[in-house]
Amino acid sequence: MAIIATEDVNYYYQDGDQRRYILKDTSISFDKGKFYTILGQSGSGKTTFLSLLSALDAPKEGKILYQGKDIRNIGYENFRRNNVGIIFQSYNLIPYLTAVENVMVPMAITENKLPDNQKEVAYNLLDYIGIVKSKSDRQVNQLSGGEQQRVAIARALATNVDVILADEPTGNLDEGIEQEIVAIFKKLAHEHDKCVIVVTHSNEIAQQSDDTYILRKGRLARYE
Ligand SMILES: Nc1ncnc2c1ncn2[C@@H]1O[C@H](COP(=O)(O)OP(=O)(O)OP(=O)(O)O)[C@@H](O)[C@H]1O
Repeated sequence: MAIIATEDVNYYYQDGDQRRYILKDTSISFDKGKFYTILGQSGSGKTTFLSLLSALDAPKEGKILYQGKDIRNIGYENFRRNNVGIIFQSYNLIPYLTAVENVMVPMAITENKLPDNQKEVAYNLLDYIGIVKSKSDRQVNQLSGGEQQRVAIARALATNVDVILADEPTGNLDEGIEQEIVAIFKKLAHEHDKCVIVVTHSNEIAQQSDDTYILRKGRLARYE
């Protein structure tokens, strides 16, 4: 069974007395162990789509299913706390906390069963993502953009979720760093069985994913 799926999802913004459709009758399934990309021109609705998958917003019609259950019934807040990790283009870290403290924030909020040694787990996650201990103890506003994005990825993994969603995660980074971040996403999908869904402008990133969808005029279609 798909880990996360949309079922007959419609979404629109009201523009005066007109409806501007962003998604029409969208039914798509996403599996664990795969790295997906969503392409689409600026304004096509990629961020909106991700906000539905991450329960930051609700479809006008249709359902988002997690392990076959409507996330409305799971509860949007519960779902966000326990089932998805989100990575934003602008990192959205807490600037006056250290890297390791940022990674520990969702651990304090989730209801998922986590090991007792949370700080050690957070250091290990950061180390795995390429942040050494001396940098993990630094306030995040003293880290480079690429390092901050790694911290944001470690934070998304901190609650041991199956689904990782990322919105233009390399948009602010130069090409070399972009490649390193993409390599992390591949590894999370292929070696750690995560479902990774990345919204991007970049055809180069899309080419490296297992499946690509493109959003055009409210239709989300497979891109070959
Ligand atoms: N709250 C809102 N009310 C009305 N229209 C909105 C609202 N939020 C977004 N839109 C519009 O919906 C469309 C889709 O926006 P969205 O941010 O999802 O696109 P996107 O594909 O992520 O764009 P980009 O690549 O530029 O980030 C845009 O035309 C945007 O202006």
